Amino acid sequence: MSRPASPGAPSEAHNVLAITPFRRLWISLSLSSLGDWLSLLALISLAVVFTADGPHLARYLAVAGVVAVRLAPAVLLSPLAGPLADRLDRRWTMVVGDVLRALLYISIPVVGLLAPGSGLVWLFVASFLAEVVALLWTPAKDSAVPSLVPRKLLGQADKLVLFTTYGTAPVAALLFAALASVSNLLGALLPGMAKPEADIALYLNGLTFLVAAAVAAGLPIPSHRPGKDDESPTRDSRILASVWNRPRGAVGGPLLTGLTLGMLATVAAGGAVIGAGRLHAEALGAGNAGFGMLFAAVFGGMALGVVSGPRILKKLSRRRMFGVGAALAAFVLLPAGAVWDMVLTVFLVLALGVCAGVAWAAGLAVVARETEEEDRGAVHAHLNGTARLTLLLSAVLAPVAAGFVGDHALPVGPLTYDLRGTGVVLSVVGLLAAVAALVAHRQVNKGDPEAGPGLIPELFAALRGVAVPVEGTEEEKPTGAFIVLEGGEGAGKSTQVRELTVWLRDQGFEVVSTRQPGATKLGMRLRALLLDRENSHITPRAEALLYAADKADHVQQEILPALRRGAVVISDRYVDSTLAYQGAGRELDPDDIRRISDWATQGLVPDLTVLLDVRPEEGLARLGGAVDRIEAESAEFHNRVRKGFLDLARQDPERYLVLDAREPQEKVTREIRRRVRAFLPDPVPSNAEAVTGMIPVIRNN
Ligand SMILES: Nc1ncnc2c1ncn2[C@@H]1O[C@H](COP(=O)(O)OP(=O)(O)OP(=O)(O)O)[C@@H](O)[C@H]1O
Ligand SMILES: Cc1cn([C@H]2C[C@H](O)[C@@H](COP(=O)(O)O)O2)c(=O)[nH]c1=O
Repeated sequence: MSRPASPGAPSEAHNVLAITPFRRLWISLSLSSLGDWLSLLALISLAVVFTADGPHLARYLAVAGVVAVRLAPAVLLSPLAGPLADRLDRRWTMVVGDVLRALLYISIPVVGLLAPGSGLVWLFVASFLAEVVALLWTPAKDSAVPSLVPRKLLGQADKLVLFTTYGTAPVAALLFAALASVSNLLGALLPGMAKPEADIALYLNGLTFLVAAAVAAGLPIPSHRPGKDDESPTRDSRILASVWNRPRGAVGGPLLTGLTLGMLATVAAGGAVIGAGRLHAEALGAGNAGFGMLFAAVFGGMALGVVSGPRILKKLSRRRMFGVGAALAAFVLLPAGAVWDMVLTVFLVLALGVCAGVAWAAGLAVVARETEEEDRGAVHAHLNGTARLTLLLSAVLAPVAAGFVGDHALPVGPLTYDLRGTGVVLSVVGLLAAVAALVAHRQVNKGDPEAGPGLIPELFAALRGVAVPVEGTEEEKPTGAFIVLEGGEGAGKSTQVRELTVWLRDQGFEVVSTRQPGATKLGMRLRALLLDRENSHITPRAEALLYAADKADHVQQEILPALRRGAVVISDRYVDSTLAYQGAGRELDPDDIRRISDWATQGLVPDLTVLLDVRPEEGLARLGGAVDRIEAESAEFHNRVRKGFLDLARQDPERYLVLDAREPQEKVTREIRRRVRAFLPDPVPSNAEAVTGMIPVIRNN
């Protein structure tokens, strides 16, 4: 049932993008990220062109040099740049930085055109200078975000910036591949360009920086440096320090070692493709278009994995998901380096990206779930720093190693196998990364609280979308059906629970109708405590835990025994109420709420959740009598709760039936019956009375 929100998910993004200055900054950052990725592809491609007539090794070293010049300054020099950047005016640092970078990138193709002999040297010098400027620009950007966004939306804003920083990579790669595929046409239209797609990409990059400069000039960014607490966690400084400083705290030990090793393995695999990709694509006869496709496959695959992995494998333990994702990402690089077909290589690299994305999403979920809030920043910084350093080393060393290995024709019986340096390096990196990932898998799975009977059955169960039972034996498996009615105050839940109970009993089923909170002895006391208006002192976290305590008691004592008997359990409210009221309403972290609710309910998820949707003021108006502590909350609170329910339903349309609760009561009842009938034995047996308590159907686990 629990599902972490994907970074920068649209529903989250919506709030923060409503802030006009942030929206403008975000658009300009997106444009310059797109341009930046385009220029990385273009520079690698130009380095190959400028060394085309030189010795074999020179091409490999030139590619490694471009990657080093682009990635190394941020990793190695950021501690020096940070203090200097802090003394400069933020807004003007951004504006001047953008203009300077625009001029530097545009100058690369211009020098290549006017003085071809100096093209390669200037490419290195200009790229290095642009990266140094970026070192001063980045802290200014990092501190611009907190000054444009209220504190409580800062997390969303940072996620969105991060999402765009990497999300633009596949778009840039596809654009580059498209430009490369019409290279001949561009060459005819624009004679004199060294490589038209690369030159155009660099001009485009220059243009995006000029637009970004114009936007930054109009932003209300204060010149002062924000306080330490206001700093965005995306801040880049102290990358190296964060790698060596292993965070202490709850996530230490084998788990942190496993997470670090697994991330290292996935990044090394992806980095090798980025570094060796251009020359490998050329060896496969695909040139720049092929390189663009490989680049798009790595990053597009990652985005796909991050978004879809946790959804498809939602029942799998996040630690298992991390280990399996990292291991598969590394393993597929082995054949990717060995096959001599561009299309197959792109598919294998796409698989690498997807598995790496799944591993990253799972790894971040593990960190979110298993670290204390105060340790989380240090853990993220450590993993992020390790990833950046590994990416740099892998992407730089891969082409150098490929150059030294060289290309060879190996006789295999009557045939010859073309052994290319890039292919050998990709396969070897795949092998080493796979070993690291297997060690990581063992480490992260030590003491996994969500571990089930074993990886293979858990994986199959997760692919079928069912949970593997953690507690209980085969005989104890619930065989009944679990239906929940959810919605805001006065939506008509109790009315519909009554209607459905009577109808199902008429069909001969054993029905247990119940509610949360307050179905057990303890629950009744908790309900009284929670709803008493005198108890205005209850803090949000305590409130969430009290609701969770009610659930733990209720599930253990009433719901599970009834489901094991084969009864239909109909509950007025369940976990989604906690997600909507305490998560959305009280604005507590939804991942925390899911975690405690999952634990309290032993992971029991309803077969069907009917959401009765009504505007809070209409629902509340239906209720007579005095209002309780929760009903008395503000209109904003109830609106957040309603939106929380609707978001949950949108994320899991198969489990949810959303009905307009303003419709006449009889119509709502009919709609619910129609949906419930769909998962009862059809036709309802004529001897239904006799089969009371045995619904063979309904549970799929
Ligand atoms: N579809 C409907 N249209 C109009 N009134 C309705 C509808 N369904 C129920 N009602 C009326 O609204 C009132 C509240 O209904 P009900 O107690 O079922 O809501 P609830 O969602 O269980 O409320 P609570 O938030 O207190 O749990 C009752 O008077 C009921 O008769
Ligand atoms: C289960 C659950 C409930 N609530 C809130 C929602 C309501 O305001 C009350 C329950 O009363 P009602 O009879 O359903 O009106 O408690 C909550 O905040 N969190 C929960 O998990």
